[in-house]
Amino acid sequence: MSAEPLLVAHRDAGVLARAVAARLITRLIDGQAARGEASVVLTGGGIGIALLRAVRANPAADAVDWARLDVWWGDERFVAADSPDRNDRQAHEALLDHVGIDPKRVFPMGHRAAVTAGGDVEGATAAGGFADPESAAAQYAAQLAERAAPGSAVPVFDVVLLGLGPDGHVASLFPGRPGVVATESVVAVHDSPKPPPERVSLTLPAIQSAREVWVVVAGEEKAEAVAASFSGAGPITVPAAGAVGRERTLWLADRAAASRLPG
Ligand SMILES: O=C1O[C@H](COP(=O)(O)O)[C@@H](O)[C@H](O)[C@H]1O
Repeated sequence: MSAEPLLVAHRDAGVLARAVAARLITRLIDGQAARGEASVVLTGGGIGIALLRAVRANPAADAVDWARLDVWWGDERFVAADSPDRNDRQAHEALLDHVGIDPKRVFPMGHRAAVTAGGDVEGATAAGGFADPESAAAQYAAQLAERAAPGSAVPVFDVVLLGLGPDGHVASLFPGRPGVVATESVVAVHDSPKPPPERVSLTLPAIQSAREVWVVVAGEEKAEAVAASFSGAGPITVPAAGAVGRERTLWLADRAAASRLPG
């Protein structure tokens, strides 16, 4: 497992988003130089989408070969494909629709299938929808396994980006819920404390297979959760404490979010 997490604090959320964007661009360029391709796991949430907008606005984004990038998600809201709540839809609007991504290398988590007037679920094949988050989670696990090395459940991601909830959740892994102790790569989530209630999420073992894990966090309302993550608490009570990368774990925060850390 990785060395101790390193926290870098920036002046405010705007500077944070631009700094993480610059860091991500460099990381993807370096991954492509070393291995011919790169992979990133995206997060939803306020700062997670703001940083994608900042990537788009950064002139150095042209140095990334977007066609040689695999794009995955750490979690998704299990709602209709066209819902504004979808993390993938927000990421497309912020960045993916504006760079030369290869659509075959973009791997969104499954969405809720449309229900016909007669109550039947449709679209499971044509539109890629699912009747329940369990089916979407199983399909995502299979997609990950397909792109993984033999014997591994998930590919070795270059970077997993995560947001942080005020309760210490990362992806859709909430304190004390079954997802935080799951050993498979992807789980279905019901009764999420944060709406919408149904979700799909990577698990901690899947997140921990990444070369680098970056927890990106802004705002005073997250300060307790940041402090709890560094307090020595375990991932069942503070899921973010289990978000560590193989080579590096970075906490990229604004000063408000870092304000309750001792020292
Ligand atoms: O619902 C979610 O929330 C978290 C945190 O979002 P934020 O707006 O409080 O930063 C996010 O990381 C996750 O991807 C998303 O599904």
